[in-house]
Amino acid sequence: MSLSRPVIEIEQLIFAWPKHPPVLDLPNLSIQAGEQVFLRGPSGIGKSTLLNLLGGLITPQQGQIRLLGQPISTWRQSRRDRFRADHLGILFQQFNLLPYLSLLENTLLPCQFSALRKQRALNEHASLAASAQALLEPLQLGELLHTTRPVTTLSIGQQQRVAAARALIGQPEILLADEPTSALDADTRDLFIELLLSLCRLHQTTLVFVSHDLSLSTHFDRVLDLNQMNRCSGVT
Ligand SMILES: Nc1ncnc2c1ncn2[C@@H]1O[C@H](COP(=O)(O)OP(=O)(O)OP(=O)(O)O)[C@@H](O)[C@H]1O
Repeated sequence: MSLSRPVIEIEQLIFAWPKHPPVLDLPNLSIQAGEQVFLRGPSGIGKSTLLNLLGGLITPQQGQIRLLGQPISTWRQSRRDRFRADHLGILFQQFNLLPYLSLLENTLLPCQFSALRKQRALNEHASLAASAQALLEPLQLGELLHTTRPVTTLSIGQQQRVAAARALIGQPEILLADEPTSALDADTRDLFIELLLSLCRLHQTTLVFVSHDLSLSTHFDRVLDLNQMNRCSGVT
């Protein structure tokens, strides 16, 4: 994948939550394949809203979002859901691990919803378990691969890394991360960031990472300040 190919494109986007004035008014923005972008801005400026738009969970009233060259913001919901399952990894502050599934089953969940991701996982490895292992080992969870312990009994840092492995299984082209380190202590957080960024680099995954913690921004290729980009006055 070439670094000069735009993977995320925004054109003259305006978004308002129902019955509210616009919260986002953004000019053109282009993020290239493999870029690692840190998205900052004060509370309430619209960082999570923008990630929801990029994830196709909501659509703008004006303008367009293209992911991998596809005009996803013009599509109906079912087509956006399909695209998200195939091409996006989503990693949020709440890990959203399923307590009744094992660590391995949680990691492989996206392969249940996307034949494309399952196929990609199997293209690289002899089995889905081996594909999960290839992510869990660098995330320092290899020893727990076959654990039958409920995932909710793992430490917060371990659960966060399971959520990262689940987001990256089957090589989605784009990873959207919203405050994924906020529940981690400083040492665990730094280790997590290093592992996440190196896995994204390895697979040329385009990363948009939202955090309040500006000290993390130095790890990234580009820092976007939503307070400067957003033509709405912002905090409502
Ligand atoms: N589902 C919703 N319905 C109505 N308004 C919403 C909804 N979600 C967010 N908002 C509003 O949109 C604005 C932007 O919120 P958003 O969560 O995107 O900001 P943020 O920059 O991520 O904030 P924080 O850093 O505190 O998480 C806020 O005024 C918020 O109250």
